[in-house]
Amino acid sequence: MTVTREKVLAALSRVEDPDLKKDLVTLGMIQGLEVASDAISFKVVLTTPACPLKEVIKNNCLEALREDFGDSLKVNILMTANVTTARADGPLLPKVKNIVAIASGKGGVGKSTTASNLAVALALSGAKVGLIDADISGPSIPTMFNVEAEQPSVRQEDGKNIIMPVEQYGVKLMSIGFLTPAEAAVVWRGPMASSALKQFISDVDWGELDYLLIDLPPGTSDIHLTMVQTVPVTGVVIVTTPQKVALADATKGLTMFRQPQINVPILGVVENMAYFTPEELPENKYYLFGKDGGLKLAERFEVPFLGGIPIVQSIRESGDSGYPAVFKSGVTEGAYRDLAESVARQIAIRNASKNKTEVVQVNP
Ligand SMILES: Nc1ncnc2c1ncn2[C@@H]1O[C@H](COP(=O)(O)OP(=O)(O)OP(=O)(O)O)[C@@H](O)[C@H]1O
Repeated sequence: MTVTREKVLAALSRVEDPDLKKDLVTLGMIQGLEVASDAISFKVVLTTPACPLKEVIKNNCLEALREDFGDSLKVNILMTANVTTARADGPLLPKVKNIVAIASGKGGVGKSTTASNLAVALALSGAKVGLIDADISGPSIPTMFNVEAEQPSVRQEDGKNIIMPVEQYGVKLMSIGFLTPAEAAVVWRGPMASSALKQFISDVDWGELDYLLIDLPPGTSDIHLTMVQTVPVTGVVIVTTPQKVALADATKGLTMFRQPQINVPILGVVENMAYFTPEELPENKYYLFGKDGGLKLAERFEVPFLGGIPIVQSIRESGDSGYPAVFKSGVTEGAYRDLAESVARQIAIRNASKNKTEVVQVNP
């Protein structure tokens, strides 16, 4: 068969994005197509660099082309990505494509540890990532990124102070911990904490980002409401342990975001401390806090289960030493990279299938 542009596109329109359930041509993912008599080249522009289906999609393209043109056609495919967004226009953070909240009901379940490793794993995949530490009264992000001594620089723009985020491991960071002495017991009234979060959103030069993660305080607080009333939130990642008390609190957190007047999509549930595994014997699993609690929570509320992270000593050590566990090879690296893929995938599905993300209007 002679190779023409139309015939190539016809072959590629039989290849579906398995998540978005539409073909690559309709989705506009095939770009830069060059056609010669015995060779073609094109780009497949995925919805996230952390796409877990990259190889599957590439192989399906090659297979469709082979079916129509045989083995002699030389095919050069460049797999690339342009992270999608579904946010409505607004004055704040216009160049940030997705704002993603990381929430838990109970404290100490590993929300900040999960947020840090997720941020780094997304950055390692090639995405532009920022992380706001909105846990104003207990900021732990500076420690987890080994930047406790850093102070963000400030520049003047139109008479206004603009704060430059601290950057570490490819992630832009902002935390109240950069602005107050580490040992100071700062007691924040609700409105003060909320105005600190607003400042992190409006006065920090975040630049262009694919994902801006917001590490929320535990529970349901004023900060949660401030966030959804200030910026359009793509969705929420709920972190819980499999333990009954943690699940009960996670349920409260989840249902808060589900309330009709808030209605922010839940991207899914992460089960942290899902099981203990000795690092030298990773096939042995001990379910210290119960089994599959996070999975069952996800099933009950019909939201995606984003994955389980084991409890291992090196995750705690990595948090304390400020060198995220995702950098360590083995079980932890795999778990966090898989988590980043799941989260990025759910964001892409959300952006393709739901309404635009808007700032929430909550009536007093
Ligand atoms: N998967 C894990 N394996 C081992 N230790 C973990 C794991 N996840 C978290 N930890 C440890 O548990 C403690 C609590 O974690 P973290 O600070 O992330 O919780 P949190 O939910 O953000 O807490 P809070 O918001 O209440 O301050 C930390 O010492 C952290 O190193």
